Order: sequence, then C-alpha cells, then structure tokens
Amino acid sequence: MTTEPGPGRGSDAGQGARQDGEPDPYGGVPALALDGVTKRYGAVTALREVDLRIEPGEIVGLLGHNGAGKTTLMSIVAGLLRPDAGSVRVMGVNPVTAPHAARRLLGLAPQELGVYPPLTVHQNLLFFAELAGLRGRTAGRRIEEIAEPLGLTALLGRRVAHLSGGEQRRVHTGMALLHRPPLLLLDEPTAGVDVQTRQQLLELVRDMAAKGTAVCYSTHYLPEVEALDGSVAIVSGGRMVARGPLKKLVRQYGDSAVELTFAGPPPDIPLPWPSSTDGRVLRVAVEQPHLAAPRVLETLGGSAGELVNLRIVHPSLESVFLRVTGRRYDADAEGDADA
Ligand SMILES: Nc1ncnc2c1ncn2[C@@H]1O[C@H](COP(=O)(O)OP(=O)(O)OP(=O)(O)O)[C@@H](O)[C@H]1O
Repeated sequence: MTTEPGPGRGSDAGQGARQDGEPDPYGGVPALALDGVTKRYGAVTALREVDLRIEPGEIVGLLGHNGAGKTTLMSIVAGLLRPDAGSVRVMGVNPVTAPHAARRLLGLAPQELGVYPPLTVHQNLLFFAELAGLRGRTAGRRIEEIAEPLGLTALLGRRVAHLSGGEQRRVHTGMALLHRPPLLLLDEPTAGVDVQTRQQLLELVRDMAAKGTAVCYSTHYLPEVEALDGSVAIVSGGRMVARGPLKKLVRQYGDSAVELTFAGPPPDIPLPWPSSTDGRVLRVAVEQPHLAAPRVLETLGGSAGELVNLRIVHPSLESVFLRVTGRRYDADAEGDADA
C-alpha cells in the first residue's frame, strides 16, 4: 500500500531547521537522500525502491515491524551494505563510492552493543574518538562533552563489564556522537533500557536536533516517536508506506475505533460498523468510540463472556501505523505476526 504524502520531499518532510539560530554550514544539502533504493538478500527483497530525505535538524522516527527493513536501510546509509539499485547520499556524499568520507559525516549506533567490556568507559570512548580522527585534548574535550548529557561523567573510570545494560547502551550511543556528525543513525537506542535512561536519550536527541543534527531514529516504541514530536517514516515489507510530520499523518490517517480483545479468535457477529480482526483483537471503526462502545458491547450477546479487554482508540500514531501497514504495531510482541 502506498500512501501520500510520499517519501518526504518538500517542506512537509519535517521540521528540518536549526532551532539555535546558527547558519546551516552545509548550505541546504539534505543530510540524507535515498532515491529508489532496493536491497535483496538472495530471494528476500529487504528494501523496494525506498525514497527518504532527512533535512538538517530533522528527527525522523523510523518505524516498522520486525523484518520491515529498518536495519538494512541504516546499514546501507552507513556504507556497510551496498544497495542493488538506487542512490544514497549523506550530506551529498555517496557512501558506496566514498565510504570513508561518508562515515565521517554520520554517527551510527547499531542495534547490537559495540562496547569493549574489559576497557573502561573512558577507554572505550577514546578508542572511538581516535577512530574518528580525534586526538589529544580535542578527543578529551569531546568525551567530556558527550559524557555529561549521557550521565556517564561519574562512570568514566569504570570498566564497561561492570556497568548495567542501560549504562552500556549509553556508552554505545555516546560513541556515535563523539565526532559531532551532521547525521545520526540510532537503531533502537532504547532497547532494554529503563525509563530514566530512555528520557535521557530522548532529551539528548532533541538537543542535538535543535543544534542542527539530522537524526534517523529506529524504534518499536511509538510513544518515543510521539515524545520526539518530529516526523515519521513507516516501512512495511521493505516499502516506505508513509512519510511526513507526525501531526500531519495523524490528521490524515488517524482513525478512531473500539478494540475488543477476546480469549480466543473473535466471534463472527454481524456489526453495523466496518470491522477487522487481527489475532484475538476485533477492531470496530467508529467515529466517536467513547459514545459507540456501549452499543458495540450490546451486539456481542453471548460472546461477551469471551471478552478480556476493551480499548478506546483515538487518532494517534498507533492508528496511523495500523492503517498504512494493515497490522497493529504491537502485533510482533504478541507473537501473532502472521495473523
Ligand atoms: N543477512 C541477511 N541475509 C538474508 N536475509 C536477511 C539478512 N538480513 C536481513 N534479512 C532479511 O531482510 C528483511 C529485513 O530485515 P531487517 O533486519 O532490515 O529488518 P528490521 O526492520 O531491522 O527488523 P527488526 O525490527 O527485527 O530489527 C527481513 O526479511 C530479514 O529476514
């Protein structure tokens, strides 16, 4: 399913502007431009003609179910994989033909932790700073600069092996920021972290974007994207199925509904409203769900005994996601991915 507003060109693509009043040092070049990118792994087509544009200062929440193609997309941007077709530009630089130049322009925090447990936090960060070409005092200053907002200052002398999972995740994220890249790729940066770390990371992302950094933020947590209040790119089956500012997509595609979850498959009852099923969930599309809910319940008759949950769904990113992918965003978590 292809939906407007398409792959994110023009002023609707997102915020895309520095909020700190500084001039844009890159002269209007998009931080990321993907055009018609296709990637196959043997018989599996992981990405199909994907277009995506991210402007400096824009935060894009990259969303999709397991296997949608998010990591493949980030790996192509980072120059770790070659696309089979299409073009990629990072600040105007082609990561296929100029991988080293492109790598200097982006910071990648992959899904898998890339920290060295026997080394201290400082040694880990210094190692990455040196890989990025930073030396001496400059490297030391950058480490201090990123340690502070990530809450790592007091941990700099500790061995990473002795840190909690959330602390290790913060070190891992910090490594991507040391060289102040204009494009930041964060692949599920809050996987397995506690609420406080999540807040810290979100704040840091907002802060960096306000200073002009473009951020591509892949996550399975829709509330994070809502909290970042940036723009959204939704991939499904390797295709870009929606792209645009969050608020605009919600206005355009956000449906309201009453969602009924049953102990088993939803009963087959005739309803006077459009409805769909997804696993154990029956979704009834109604305009004013809080008013319609009692009438929906009345139609259940004897099946009401099988009901385990009723939820009022207002237009939100969640309903946009369902509309453009055909599946609820939490469908993976319930293990009913093929429902
Ligand atoms: N190295 C590989 N060889 C073969 N198939 C692969 C390989 N890597 C990914 N795939 C397939 O490509 C598709 C896209 O995978 P990708 O990892 O990009 O998805 P994703 O959206 O990042 O998923 P997740 O949310 O689970 O991390 C999936 O069907 C996956 O099975």
